[in-house]
Amino acid sequence: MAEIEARELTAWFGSHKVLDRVSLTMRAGGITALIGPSGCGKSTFLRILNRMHELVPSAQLAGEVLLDGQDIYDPSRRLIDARRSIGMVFQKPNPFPAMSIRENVLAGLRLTGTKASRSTRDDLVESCLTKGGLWNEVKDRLDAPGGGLSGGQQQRLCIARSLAIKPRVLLMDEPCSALDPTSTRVIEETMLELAREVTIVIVTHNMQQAARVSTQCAFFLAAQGTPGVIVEHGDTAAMFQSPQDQRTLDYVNGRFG
Ligand SMILES: Nc1ncnc2c1ncn2[C@@H]1O[C@H](COP(=O)(O)OP(=O)(O)OP(=O)(O)O)[C@@H](O)[C@H]1O
Repeated sequence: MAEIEARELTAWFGSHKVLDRVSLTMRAGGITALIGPSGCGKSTFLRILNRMHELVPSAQLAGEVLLDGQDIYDPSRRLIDARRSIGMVFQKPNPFPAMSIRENVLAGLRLTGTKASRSTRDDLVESCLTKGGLWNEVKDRLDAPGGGLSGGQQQRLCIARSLAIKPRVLLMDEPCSALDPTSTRVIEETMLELAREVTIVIVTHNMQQAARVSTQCAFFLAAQGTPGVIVEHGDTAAMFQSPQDQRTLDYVNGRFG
């Protein structure tokens, strides 16, 4: 479990500045929800936290991201180390459809070149699927293809896959937006369990979800024609019950966005 801290992050796509000097500390062992209207830079911010922003050819960045005090963008640090420590789950479940459930969970080991014995791999498959809240549903069909699972099960498989390389931080970009309410509830329960051992940062448009699962919230906003900034951040209960800024109050009560 690690603290992750964004310091003065400014991001561009070409000449379009989309974030302006955004700073936020995401506490170890907590669940931080990033909320705000569409287009204010939440996903960009999240992707900066594990060096995915730089995959876009026109993307530029200024500022620092500290993982337990160490800048993941420091030139002496390898990209693979950042990706290994900071996992990501996307909006649309993206298991390898033809690969078995077992192989999906183990896929990250291959990518990172980690060697493990058969029994270690079996233990890892069971523990990751258990943590992902999927073990009981799939334990008798681990060799069936990942693509044969329901959408909610696929998303939990993706969570299990990201856990297999033992990340210290898990980033989740609207992980439930493609799921039904029951699957959403199961994923939320899974997140609350996972927060005991991994720091979670989640982008969500669902205010009830932010209120249910997060320990702290950051409210992003981009006024017309200006880059995104954090208007307010703090403990979730305070953000929902007594925010300091009128815009936060209006947003969390569904009055805009
Ligand atoms: N690959 C890209 N190339 C160019 N511009 C981009 C790219 N990705 C995002 N943007 C722009 O950056 C700004 C912030 O987008 P971002 O997706 O981070 O916002 P968001 O708050 O996550 O939105 P949403 O809630 O709709 O997902 C937007 O103006 C968007 O058009």
